[in-house]
Amino acid sequence: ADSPNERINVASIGVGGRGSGIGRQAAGLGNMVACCDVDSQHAERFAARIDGNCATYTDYRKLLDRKDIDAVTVGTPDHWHVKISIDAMRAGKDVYCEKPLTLTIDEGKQICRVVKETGKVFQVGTQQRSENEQRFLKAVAIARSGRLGDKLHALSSVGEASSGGPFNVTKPPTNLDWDMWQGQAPETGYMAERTHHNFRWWQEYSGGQVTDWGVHHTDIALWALGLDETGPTKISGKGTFNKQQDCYNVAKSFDCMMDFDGGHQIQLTSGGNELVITGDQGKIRVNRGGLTGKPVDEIAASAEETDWLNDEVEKLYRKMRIAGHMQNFFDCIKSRELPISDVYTHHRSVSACHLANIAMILDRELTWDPKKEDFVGDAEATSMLSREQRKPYTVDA
Ligand SMILES: NC(=O)C1=CN([C@@H]2O[C@H](COP(=O)(O)OP(=O)(O)OC[C@H]3O[C@@H](n4cnc5c(N)ncnc54)[C@H](OP(=O)(O)O)[C@@H]3O)[C@@H](O)[C@H]2O)C=CC1
Ligand SMILES: O=C1CO[C@H](CO)[C@@H](O)[C@@H]1O
Repeated sequence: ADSPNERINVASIGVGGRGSGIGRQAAGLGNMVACCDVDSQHAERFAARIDGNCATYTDYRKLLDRKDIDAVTVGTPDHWHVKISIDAMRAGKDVYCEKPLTLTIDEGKQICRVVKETGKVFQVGTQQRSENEQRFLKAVAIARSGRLGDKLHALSSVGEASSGGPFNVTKPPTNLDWDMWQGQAPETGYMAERTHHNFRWWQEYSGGQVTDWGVHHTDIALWALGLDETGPTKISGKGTFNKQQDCYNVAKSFDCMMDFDGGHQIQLTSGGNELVITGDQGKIRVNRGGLTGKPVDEIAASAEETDWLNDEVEKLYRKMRIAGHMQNFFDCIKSRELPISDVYTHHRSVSACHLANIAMILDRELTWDPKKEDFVGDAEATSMLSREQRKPYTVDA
């Protein structure tokens, strides 16, 4: 391990649930010198658990002004990911940002441009690419080998979203900067149920389970099917939405189908939590708890095939050391390589989830041109590639 003097200086922005988890991982690999949260109590709680001097901020722009910070983690709600990440890269920092990276498809195009423009190292927090005993990497390798068949169907299944409301507007707590919390989102009265983990049940800040958990399995599905640099051509789906005022309003249950050139399909549905990949030659099932299926058993029974699978995993990980998702970020900061969950493939993964939401909201089949990254002949759908953003929190790139 590097000595404190050789370690880079890191800072964490958004230190609630997951943000404090990735912040602590980063603190184990670098010198954690600052943190920021619009809820000052969250920032103080995080800083108190760090050895040494971790300064606290409630405005991330002040933290980014510091020249001694080399890299940041971003664990805010989704509607802040792109703005903070772009500002951080332009301030010269490498970035590890949580998934789902974007709120809209246009934000994805913007952040890809800025990663290219600045040459910064950018890791997205889709840790299934690195962790869980490489089960997902093995599933990807098996699917990509052709062993399951040529035309594959991936069922990306995640839990339903929470329902609740109507909720009441109250006074924001004094430890919270509510204006900053809302950022680009439409201004509204404070409701405790919009904050502290629950942002993910509101379309204003998130795509619900479709993007929150959906992007984890859909990311692996696209990789497994060799579609991680493209997108579907047809998208259709049904979702149940609560349209009442002041209620959680993301799709509670959903079932969407995405068709790709070449005959592959990805189905994104609410139900259990697993990715099932099926072809005419076989079927495998993977989630964080296991990788199962006849092809998996056959490989495990053969030393030669087991070696083959381990080699394929190494190649998929581009021969980088596999030692955790945050470690991969730190390794890439040194080597300047593309991290394993790079911005370009993640943009495609989260775009697929956004497309599923748009098809459900419009309640019709959509035709998508994955090269142009636009709908074909559908101005209403095209208008949903971006959102109006509240000033001064607009994303400019
Ligand atoms: N990869 C993974 O396994 C996981 C990833 N995630 C991702 O992490 C992100 C955070 O989720 P989660 O931890 O559940 O949410 P939390 O609400 O627990 O944490 C978000 C924190 O960010 C704060 N915040 C909001 N806006 C800003 C801002 N502009 N600047 C600084 N801080 C801000 C929030 O304040 P307040 O508390 O007042 O809302 C809160 O403290 C999400 O994008 C989620 O998808 C989450 C879980 C696991
Ligand atoms: O992996 C995950 C675990 O669950 C969280 C929801 O509570 C998700 O946000 C997250 O991506």
